[in-house]
Amino acid sequence: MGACQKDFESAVNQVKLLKKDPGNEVKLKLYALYKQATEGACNTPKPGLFDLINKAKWDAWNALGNLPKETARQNYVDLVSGLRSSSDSSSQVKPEADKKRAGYDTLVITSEDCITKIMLNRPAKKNALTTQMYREIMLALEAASKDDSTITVFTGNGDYYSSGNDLTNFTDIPPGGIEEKAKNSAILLRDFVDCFIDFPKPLVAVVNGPAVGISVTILGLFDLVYASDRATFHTPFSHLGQTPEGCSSYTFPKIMGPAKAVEMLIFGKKLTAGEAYAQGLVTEVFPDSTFQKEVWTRLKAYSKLPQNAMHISKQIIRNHEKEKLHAINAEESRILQERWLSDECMNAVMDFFSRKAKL
Ligand SMILES: CCCCC/C=C/C(=O)SCCNC(=O)CCNC(=O)[C@H](O)C(C)(C)COP(=O)(O)OP(=O)(O)OC[C@H]1O[C@@H](n2cnc3c(N)ncnc32)[C@H](O)[C@@H]1OP(=O)(O)O
Repeated sequence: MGACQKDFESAVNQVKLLKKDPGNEVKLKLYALYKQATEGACNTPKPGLFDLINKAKWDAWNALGNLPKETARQNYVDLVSGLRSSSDSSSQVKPEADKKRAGYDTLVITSEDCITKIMLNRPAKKNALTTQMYREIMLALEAASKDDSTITVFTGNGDYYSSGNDLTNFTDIPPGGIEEKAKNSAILLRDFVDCFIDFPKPLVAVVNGPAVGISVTILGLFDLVYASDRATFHTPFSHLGQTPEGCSSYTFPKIMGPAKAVEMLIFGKKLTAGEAYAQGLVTEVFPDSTFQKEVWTRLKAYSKLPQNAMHISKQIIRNHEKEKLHAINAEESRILQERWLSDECMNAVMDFFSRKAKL
């Protein structure tokens, strides 16, 4: 069976995460297959003799002749899968003694007491989510879904849980321009949120401090949300010229009722932990001074419950609306792709950077 568009898009994202540089020859192959899969046979004029890099790329693409798009897509997926397994097997020699998982630059992942903890680890930037971080989180969730833990926990290192999307993501524009950037970001967003929708085990957020943007919206897809009384919950989408994501356009009205969801998602009302608890977004609030101790004692007890029963219960609860959530995620991502190209959004991002520049 040929690779579907989703396999292809996921392979495109995986390439950026390869731990080892695959070398120029393989990179040219990847480039050529990508172009063939997305645009078909080479259709651009041959670059000049001295434009060495672009000529090598053109030659690689042109050499694929009339290879059908679907075959190119499949070959791309196969090539990436081969690259991934060789880079995985080269990292298997690492000693297992340390429970901290290697291979993540932006996360700290540990497993203890049948709990896998995924900690966002950019405290100096308030755990703002970079493109690399979204990708590492997806990989971490995939690994956690298959490891022998019973529950998976998300938390933040430092004084913030997360300040949401790293606004510098908007400044890294690819050769295809802002349209390509918006398209890639929408694919990344959809894939990222899909991982939360499909995650098979109980997923717990330990919200250690303020949470902004997407780190708030995806809470609607978690099974438990424990918050320190220092935490706040803020979704300033209109201020940023943006619209809700993480399925919050559906989960928030369902959790807190339409009136309260509108206050957050359209008017950007920031909630205290107590307010978020009163509105059903948070399961329980703890005093900051005893937060870690109380939460981890509770989670350790939960993690000893029979694993299969917990996982099957989660599936029953989630399966009722999985399809709906995927459709909502796709729609929210599509709408955001347009918003990111709007003057409102671009001006808001520029405002953030000019405010920083004035400090
Ligand atoms: C591809 C998928 C896209 C999904 C769509 C997602 C949408 C969202 O998540 S929308 C929400 C986006 N987030 C924000 O708008 C927050 C922006 N940040 C702030 O407003 C503030 O930084 C703060 C309120 C979070 C914290 O303020 P403060 O306590 O005054 O701390 P600093 O501003 O000095 O922050 C320290 C350091 O961290 C940098 N930083 C913090 N958050 C972000 C961010 N979201 N993006 C980029 N950079 C961030 C901040 O600039 C400071 O950096 P330095 O000046 O270099 O120290």
